[in-house]
Amino acid sequence: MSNDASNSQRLNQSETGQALRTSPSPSTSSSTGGLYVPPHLRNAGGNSGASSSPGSPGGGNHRSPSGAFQKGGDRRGGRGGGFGGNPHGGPGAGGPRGPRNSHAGGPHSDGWRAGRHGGYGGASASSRASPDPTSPDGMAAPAAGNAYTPAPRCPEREKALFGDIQPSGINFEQYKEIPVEISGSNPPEPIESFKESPLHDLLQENIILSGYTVPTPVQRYSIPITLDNRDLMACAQTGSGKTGGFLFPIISQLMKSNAPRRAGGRSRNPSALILTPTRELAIQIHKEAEKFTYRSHISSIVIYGGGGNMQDQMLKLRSGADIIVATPGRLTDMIKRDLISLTDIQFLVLDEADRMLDMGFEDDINAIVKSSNMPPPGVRRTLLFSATFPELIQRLAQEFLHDYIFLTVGTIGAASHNVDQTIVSVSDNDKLTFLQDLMDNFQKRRESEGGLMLVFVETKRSANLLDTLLSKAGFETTSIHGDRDQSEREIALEMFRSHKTPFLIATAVAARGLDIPNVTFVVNYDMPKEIDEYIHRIGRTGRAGHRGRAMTFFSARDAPVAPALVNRLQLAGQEVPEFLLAMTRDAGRTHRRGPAPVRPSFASQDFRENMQSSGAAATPGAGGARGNNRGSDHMLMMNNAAPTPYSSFTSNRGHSLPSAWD
Ligand SMILES: Nc1ncnc2c1ncn2[C@@H]1O[C@H](COP(=O)(O)OP(=O)(O)OP(=O)(O)O)[C@@H](O)[C@H]1O
Repeated sequence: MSNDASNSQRLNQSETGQALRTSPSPSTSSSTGGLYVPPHLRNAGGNSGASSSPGSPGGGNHRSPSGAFQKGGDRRGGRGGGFGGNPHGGPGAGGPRGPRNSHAGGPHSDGWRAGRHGGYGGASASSRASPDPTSPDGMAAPAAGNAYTPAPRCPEREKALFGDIQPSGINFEQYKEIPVEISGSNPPEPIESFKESPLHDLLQENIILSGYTVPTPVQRYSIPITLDNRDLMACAQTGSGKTGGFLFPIISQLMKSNAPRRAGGRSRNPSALILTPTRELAIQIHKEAEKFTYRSHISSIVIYGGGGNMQDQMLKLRSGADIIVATPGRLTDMIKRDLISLTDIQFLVLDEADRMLDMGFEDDINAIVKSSNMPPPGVRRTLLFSATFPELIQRLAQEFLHDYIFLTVGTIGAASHNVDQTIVSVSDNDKLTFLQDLMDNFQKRRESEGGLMLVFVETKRSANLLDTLLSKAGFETTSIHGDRDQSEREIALEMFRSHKTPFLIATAVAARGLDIPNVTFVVNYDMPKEIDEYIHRIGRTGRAGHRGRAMTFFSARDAPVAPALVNRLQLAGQEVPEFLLAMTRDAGRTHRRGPAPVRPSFASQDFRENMQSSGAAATPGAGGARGNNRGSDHMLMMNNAAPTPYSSFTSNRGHSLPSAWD
């Protein structure tokens, strides 16, 4: 059985599921199967309710799909290589690590690191300097462990960093019902609360200032895993706190270990490198890092391409930083110019990891991670995070990881349960008028309810065109896409974020990671060609326990992605419109006569399990050779329950696992 099939079976047949699935809103349960009626046909033939609200388009004739499935290809090509020439030598198969569960200070027991910094958390008080006047916060001097003298509080800076705190949504509590699965050897216990966790005291203070009271599920697990010096591949739904999931343990470790950098004597070598696919996401993560490092000696800088910020970034790099958040292209450039050395990297994070390992970034990522002087897997910690992890990408990731834990919160690649999804059949000719109707309605409701609307299109040209047409029609819109220069992109985002222009037209640059409070409605003016892109786009709403709505205009051209979309709607317990089911059936019939449709590259689990059950090595020459698969355990646990060995669930797998989506 394919992964897709087993997944939907797992969800459909679940008897013990939690009540997390939100029933479709009245607006999503159109008895007309989600068909769109253009304005000029409305009110004809008694079809009075058509499109009276954004969520309730109705009426119209069924349009039959056209177009055959496209054939996909294996994008791997000549990968491989390894770490030859790396000054740090090979990773060693299962080399020594610090003791398990030694969270407080988490001694990094490989000799490579110990020789440089005297080990984590072990620096003597005498090696620490007093507050550094060059720090924006005034620098604090860490002593061993948590004994730390933070810089004094600064009301202005606090306001700038924490002034915009958004309360979490009413569904935040439900995150803890989401089932968590872990595979990999000896996973540590999850933390129950921030307070009782081994996170550094100052970080905990900053977490409180950020308004976080309890860790989200991905944070509960990722924090101890990272503090335990393990590599991690973590998959959790959009908007569920993955950023904190990697930032917290890294910052905590650096607070405990890194000596403050002194004026004039700063190292150019960062300790943590966080790579992201877009500049806006890099900026956002950097701002989060600034928040959580407040009053500490830990500094972060952001490096990204475009615009005239090169000089500024070079200057900052020369002053040194502990954490670098970067987009791959500009970072590669900086490395080539010898402005940065990765020799001391302790933590490498690929946020939106599946995108980072995808074709577009392949060369840059390889250049950074493999060809530079970065410590190899097993020496550095590598953390991969995303809401989607296709199996092919899991395989590619092997060469970056060492003996890693695979963590799944919910179902890999599933949409956030906080998003109500509606799919409407709209022909290309009718899209604009339909969108204007939606925006009209949204505008009216905004006066009482507030909210922002994000509209995704496929091309930069469409984004420009739509932005122009809609603003001519009187809507306050702005746009973000790759043809706008960086300052325009940042201004557009700020205008949207501050509600000055409540409508943002965007291409894929805004699809991943962006956390903009109060985005209540996402519209896919064009259905993306890849289903994972769909999951990320609609994930710009329904974040941190808030509810959100997403509507997708689906035309005959989108037929190839219909089966995958049906699968994801079913996974999330959403209504599947009849026209979409018909398209999927048609696709099946076409398939029997013609070429095979592209299977969505869906992984429902840690791919190492598939390999184990088929008796194959995880990855020839890479993870397998490094002994990545040492006695893999598999745990399935409700987020608030004690770990249970996976084997006791084996007979149920794919049938009655409790699921948040049921
Ligand atoms: N423990 C917490 N308590 C309350 N709010 C939180 C907590 N952790 C994160 N948040 C908030 O949740 C929102 C989403 O977090 P984040 O951006 O890290 O999600 P994500 O999982 O990385 O999403 P995406 O998949 O889109 O990248 C943010 O506004 C963040 O401030």
